[in-house]
Amino acid sequence: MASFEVEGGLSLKGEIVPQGAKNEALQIISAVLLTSEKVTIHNIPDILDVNNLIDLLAGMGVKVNRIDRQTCEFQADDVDINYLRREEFKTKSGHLRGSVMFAGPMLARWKKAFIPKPGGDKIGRRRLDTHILGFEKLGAEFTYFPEDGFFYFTTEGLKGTYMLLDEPSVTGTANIIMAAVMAEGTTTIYNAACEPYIQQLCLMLNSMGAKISGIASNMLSIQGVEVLHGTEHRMLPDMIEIGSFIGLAAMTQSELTIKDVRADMLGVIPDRFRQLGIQLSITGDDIHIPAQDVYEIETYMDGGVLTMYDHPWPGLTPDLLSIILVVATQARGSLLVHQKMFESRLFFVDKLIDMGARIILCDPHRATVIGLGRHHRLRGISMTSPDIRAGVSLLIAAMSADGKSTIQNIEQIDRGYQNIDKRLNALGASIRRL
Ligand SMILES: CC(=O)N[C@H]1[C@@H](OP(=O)(O)OP(=O)(O)OC[C@H]2O[C@@H](n3ccc(=O)[nH]c3=O)[C@H](O)[C@@H]2O)O[C@H](CO)[C@@H](O)[C@@H]1O
Ligand SMILES: C=C(OP(=O)(O)O)C(=O)O
Repeated sequence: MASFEVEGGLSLKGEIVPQGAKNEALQIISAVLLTSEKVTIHNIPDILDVNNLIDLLAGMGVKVNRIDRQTCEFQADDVDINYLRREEFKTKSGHLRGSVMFAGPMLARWKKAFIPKPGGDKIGRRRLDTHILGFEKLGAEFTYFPEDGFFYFTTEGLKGTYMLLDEPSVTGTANIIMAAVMAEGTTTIYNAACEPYIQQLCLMLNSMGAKISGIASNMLSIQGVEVLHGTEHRMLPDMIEIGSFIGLAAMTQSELTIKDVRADMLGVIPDRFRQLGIQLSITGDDIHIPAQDVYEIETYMDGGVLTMYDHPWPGLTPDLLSIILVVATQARGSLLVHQKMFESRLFFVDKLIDMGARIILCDPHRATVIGLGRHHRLRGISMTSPDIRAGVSLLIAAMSADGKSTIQNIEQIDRGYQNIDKRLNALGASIRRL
């Protein structure tokens, strides 16, 4: 298990370019299975989850030509789908969430699919019902093998239909879209997720010949086509990384410019950080955060304590709540963080409390932060990263703290943040990989 040793109390200065979006990459790379022609993808993040997904495709016989670390050509013209029944696939796919999204393309192209027990963050119950109910509506049948949590789907041919999703699941919506693009007739998906990841997937599929309308809304209409073709696609910058850098700048009193953020695709993210009192200015596609000694959390208009809660897009993504929580610990004022979607994502606050933060964990979903207003600095400690976003939040806390901290289990951070230690050290941080 690798660790980071972090020297706290240093301010950073300079420019940073966000990586390509992890959660978009997992969808887009799964979609290469939908055509036998070549698909070229740009701005791929060089992170564990994505590299593992690419390895799984290579294991199935997809031709993978890595032009450089960010650009890759894929061609799924000779695929061994039985690879997905093998132990090797089951073990490897257990390391990431994205592998569930092979199922939609497989059903569309080969009329059978497998979903192994997926990996990803252990942040609470992560059900797959939306995926499975959607496939059933399209005409697939499944067998579940409880001994290893494996689903096996078959179909005589998917048929377009109307469906109202039981919840706007991000990976579920992506999976159903990919299944429906080559189904017979028209599929309408209501209560669809519409995160930028999904919008990008739909745009890429349309450029391959799919007929999807309603993109960016929660009602998608998909007219099935017989075949999809090759294409080129560029990933958006990772909005969660962008949010993490905004929080990092505020906590460490750093002056940072985050370059090429695609500001039009960030939704409420900049405003949520502004509500924490963080000054940021957006010029074109760059976000500038000045070094700030003090930032003060807003209250509601009637003076009530501000609440930040997650919500499907265009609400605030749950993936930024841990970062928002950590940033609030050094603000002036109070914040209630309400993590509605996941029930195990706030437990990492015990480490922040050990560092000297004032936080009340009200229940598994809610934590109240009483900002220290920089009157007391956090102190460095030794801790373990429980999940990807808590991991980065602890890294930010450690960078702002007095003294040295050690963060174990940084594989969790490497799942989603590309060379984070090197990139932050280039701006003045002191993070050593042990
Ligand atoms: C690889 C990938 O893309 N992972 C993202 C994806 O995971 P993923 O697609 O697995 O998450 P889902 O969108 O399915 O939902 C996550 C959890 O939230 C619950 N839920 C969902 C919708 C809702 O309106 N109410 C609700 O309570 C679900 O029951 C589920 O337990 O979306 C999550 C929610 O944005 C993000 O945290 C993950 O980073
Ligand atoms: C929860 C996350 O990832 P995953 O769904 O891959 O576990 C995340 O990106 O914050």
